[in-house]
Amino acid sequence: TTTLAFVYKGGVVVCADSRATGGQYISTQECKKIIKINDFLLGTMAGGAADCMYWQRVLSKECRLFELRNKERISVAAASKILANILYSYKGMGLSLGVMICGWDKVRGPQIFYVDNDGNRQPGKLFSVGSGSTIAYGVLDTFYRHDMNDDEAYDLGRRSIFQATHRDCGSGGTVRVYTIKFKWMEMY
Ligand SMILES: CC1=C(C(=O)N[C@H](C)C(=O)N[C@@H](Cc2c[nH]c3ccccc23)C(=O)N[C@@H](Cc2ccccc2)C(=O)[C@H](C)CO)Cc2ccccc21
Repeated sequence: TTTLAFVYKGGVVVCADSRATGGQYISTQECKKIIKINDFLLGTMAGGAADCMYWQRVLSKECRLFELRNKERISVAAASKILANILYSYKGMGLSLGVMICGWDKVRGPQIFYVDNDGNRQPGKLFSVGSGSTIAYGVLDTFYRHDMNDDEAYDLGRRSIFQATHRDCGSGGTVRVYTIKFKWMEMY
């Protein structure tokens, strides 16, 4: 898997490949590794597919409960903290997830948090997670600029995943590109 997300002046770009593997077997080339947690939050998935899909669905439910109880949208920081706390409570029990919670809130605007099965939770402007992340970083670190325009940002994300699908046997299929602009997101 290769997933990436970065903040730039126009918002957040989130990209991923679509390959799932079982050992050396390619089990599918069409899976979705970027999911909508709600209309303002995206989650990326790397690691155990079932772990990623199950716990991000639990997170989506918790975010909705937060909205109903507090009558306001959950912040990116709080949503990522819920997931980090859940994963920490299972530390050492064999979960395998490396995810990014990406979104936009009124507190700090566009944000990305990296969360993993060790209970790590790290805010950042740019991350790549998965077996192809070293290749994606090679492209991202070379060409990333905060003041890119939208098309440059989408092309950078797309090209970073593409190069990873070319060289990493754990990555392949199609390149999916999402963007979060202001308070809403669209599949670009
Ligand atoms: C056939 C299939 C899936 C499948 O093959 N699942 C296997 C068991 C799986 O979990 N594969 C992992 C790799 C893996 C196998 N066993 C593990 C035990 C522990 C940790 C990881 C693994 C994977 O592809 N993960 C993707 C991430 C992913 C894939 C699909 C959905 C969500 C996340 C990824 O990270 C790279 C391709 C591998 O480095 C997942 C899926 C989702 C939707 C539709 C079909 C499928």
